[in-house]
Amino acid sequence: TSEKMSPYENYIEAAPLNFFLTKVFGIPNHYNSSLAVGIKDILSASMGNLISSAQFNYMFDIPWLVQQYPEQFRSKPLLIIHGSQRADKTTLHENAHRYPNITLCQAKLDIMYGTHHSKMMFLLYDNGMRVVIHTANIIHNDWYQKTQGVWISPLFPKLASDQDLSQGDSVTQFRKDLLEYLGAYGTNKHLQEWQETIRQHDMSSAKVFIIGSVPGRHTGASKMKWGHLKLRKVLQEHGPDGSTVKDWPVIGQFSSVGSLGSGPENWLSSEWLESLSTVQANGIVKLSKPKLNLIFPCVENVRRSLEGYPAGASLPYSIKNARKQQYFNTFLHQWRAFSRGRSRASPHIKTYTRISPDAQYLAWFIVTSANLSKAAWGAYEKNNSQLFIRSYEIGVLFVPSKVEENLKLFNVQGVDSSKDSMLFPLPWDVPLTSYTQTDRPWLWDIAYTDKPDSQGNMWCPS
Ligand SMILES: O=C(O)CCC(=O)Nc1ccc(C(=O)O)c(C(=O)O)c1
Repeated sequence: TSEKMSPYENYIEAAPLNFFLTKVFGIPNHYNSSLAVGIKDILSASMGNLISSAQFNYMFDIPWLVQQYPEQFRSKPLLIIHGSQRADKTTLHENAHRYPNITLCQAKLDIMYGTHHSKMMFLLYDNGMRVVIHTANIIHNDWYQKTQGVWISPLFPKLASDQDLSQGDSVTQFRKDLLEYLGAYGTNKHLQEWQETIRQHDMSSAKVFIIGSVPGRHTGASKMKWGHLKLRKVLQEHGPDGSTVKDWPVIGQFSSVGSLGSGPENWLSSEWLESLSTVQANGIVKLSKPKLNLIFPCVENVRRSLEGYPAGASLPYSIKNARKQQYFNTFLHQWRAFSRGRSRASPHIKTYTRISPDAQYLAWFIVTSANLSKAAWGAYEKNNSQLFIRSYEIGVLFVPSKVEENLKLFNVQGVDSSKDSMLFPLPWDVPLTSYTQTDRPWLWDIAYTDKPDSQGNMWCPS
């Protein structure tokens, strides 16, 4: 019998790119009814009859997480993959202890300052499975009044037992790359069971590339597998051609900034921008490096936000890093998302794209856990022979030709007359809005006491 698609299923299939923002409380409902999901929607029974799930993340409120599952799923096996160590790990175990169905798996973090930043869900149903890759921590605040990104896979059907398991991958090698990412966690019985489950599902309908980061000093064949060099490799093979995107700017939008070096030529405008401006390696045409535009909230964006200054607790840009890299400010633009009703929903989403000068077209688009830091994207070492990454990250890359065979570009605003482009739901407004002369980037560890925030409070970090 052809299973009647529940309204939600229609909803997912109706979004050809499967790219959603999280619902925001306190904005007109119109902006939460299309292309917006809450965690309860993702875990709802209308998505499938859950058998077991896995949650990869950085921060967990376990009792809150259990409450987000429908009551009938709250005792299903749940694997939590985290990077907590020492006291944080003890706290996590104390909070998980009373749930016999919850197993904890600690991702190895042998490199200093590395974090398990990846945010991903595996949802196994009785009729298939879904993969969800997103940007929100598993805590109430991350799903309440922030702008967060969520990619929800189509329902991946189980392969028939007689089908050979080499079937079932997509034009973007989604399953192969996902298994390779999981392999980097090393030997954990529960994760290995999930790898086997993934091998048993047909993921040929996945239209996105995986862009992952795993801690390590990656050399040789592994050098292009992770971080910004994975992006470079994918764009070399499947990216736009140089003539189309000549002089198209690159845009980076993120919720935190690492230590980028004393000048743009240390990392930002050299290896990192070079990867993001990679084009199909057909022509030998040496392209000039494109303009880089960055989006990071200014103090006023945070002060006026729905949460007020406390939104800045999730924007951990430190004065220590900021004062070493004043040049960074010259790239900055404000957080504005009027088109999605989210100008006051502080961004925790991270997105990267290449956009036409008239802001009409996108050549590609990434939503990821990766902030603007070497820890996340990796930095060359030893004369560019290895890529040093500190953290686990995961994101998805949308490339027009992989979404639809002859599609060359995504279009951004209004209706595009030419048939060969598809509307992409940008999370933020174009054209970008510069900082004013008095605007400063939000720094989370200094006080703001001259103007109260939307809640009438000042910000006095200890
Ligand atoms: O790492 C750096 O270079 C600076 C410090 C930093 O960024 N820390 C951090 C930790 C957790 C999360 C998270 O929410 O998972 C985020 C985020 O996503 O903004 C950021």
